[in-house]
Amino acid sequence: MTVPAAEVRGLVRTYPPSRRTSTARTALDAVDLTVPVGEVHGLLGPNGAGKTTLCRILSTVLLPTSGVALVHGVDVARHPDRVRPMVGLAFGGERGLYTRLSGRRNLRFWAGLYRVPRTEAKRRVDELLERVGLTERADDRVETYSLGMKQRLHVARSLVGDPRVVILDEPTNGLDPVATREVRALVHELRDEGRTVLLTTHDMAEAEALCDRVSLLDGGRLLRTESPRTLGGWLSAYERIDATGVPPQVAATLAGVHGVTEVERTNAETLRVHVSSTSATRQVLHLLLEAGVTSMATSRPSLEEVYLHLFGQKKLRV
Ligand SMILES: Nc1ncnc2c1ncn2[C@@H]1O[C@H](COP(=O)(O)OP(=O)(O)OP(=O)(O)O)[C@@H](O)[C@H]1O
Repeated sequence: MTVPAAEVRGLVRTYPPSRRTSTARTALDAVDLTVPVGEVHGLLGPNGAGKTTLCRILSTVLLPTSGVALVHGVDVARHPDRVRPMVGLAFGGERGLYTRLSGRRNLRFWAGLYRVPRTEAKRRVDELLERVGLTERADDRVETYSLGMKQRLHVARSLVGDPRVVILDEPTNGLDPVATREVRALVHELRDEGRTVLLTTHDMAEAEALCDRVSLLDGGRLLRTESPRTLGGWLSAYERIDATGVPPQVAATLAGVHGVTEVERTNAETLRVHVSSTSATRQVLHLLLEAGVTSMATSRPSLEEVYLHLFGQKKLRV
């Protein structure tokens, strides 16, 4: 069997209490995950799910508390020096960029850290600048770059060591549609080159556009790994129907409809019905019309609400 690009078994990471948090936090709770070579794998989850922690462990920035994390079969905790050259990590925003230096100087600096020989570094940095469309602005200070340019520089930085595994933490967060498209095109290129890409996102559309498979994380637990198509199918079936002036007996009938996951009053007049299938939506709308209710609207819940509902026993947040 071929060795996976990333493999995680029973991975636990606990953060001890700090000045910010009075109790210890379990950021990863017995996570198992296998990412085959060449896959674009999405880590999808709400804030605090543990996505960044997993990326940091796989890129040797952070040690696991227990369990095993392997990159191309090499243990990140035992042999970080062997793992490091195989992994390129890109965080979003300004983290990790020297904003008073130019893009070119940033990349040369990183090439030095990766011990790329000088002449090779010059060539590689020029190539990467060209590749991410920054050649013309290469000698300007990074602080003058737009968010999209900084993001592309991050991707370039992650590639300086010619890694087999590229880890991108929220690569398109805060970008406008044009910049988003550029970064996504870069991710496709990385896959076409045979690299493995692990990326984190809050955004299902992003996961669908980029990933071969997606893992849902919540509260440090890996809930499920699926193709984005399967996930998209689940998500599109979820809907909320807000209706005003619903008689109490009709509300009770709605609660009994197969596929209705919750019925709640959001205020004195409005009833919110959560459904998890398109046939349930049709039936609820039909029952409301039959009861003479004319004021109703449907909307999509947030991704977070949906996967809490899909996997967690927690209540939907509205
Ligand atoms: N340095 C730290 N010290 C203490 N707790 C931390 C630290 N870093 C993360 N945590 C906690 O660990 C949990 C997981 O955080 P992590 O940043 O991995 O999640 P995330 O899914 O990447 O979230 P986000 O989407 O907000 O970046 C959270 O409860 C967070 O508060």
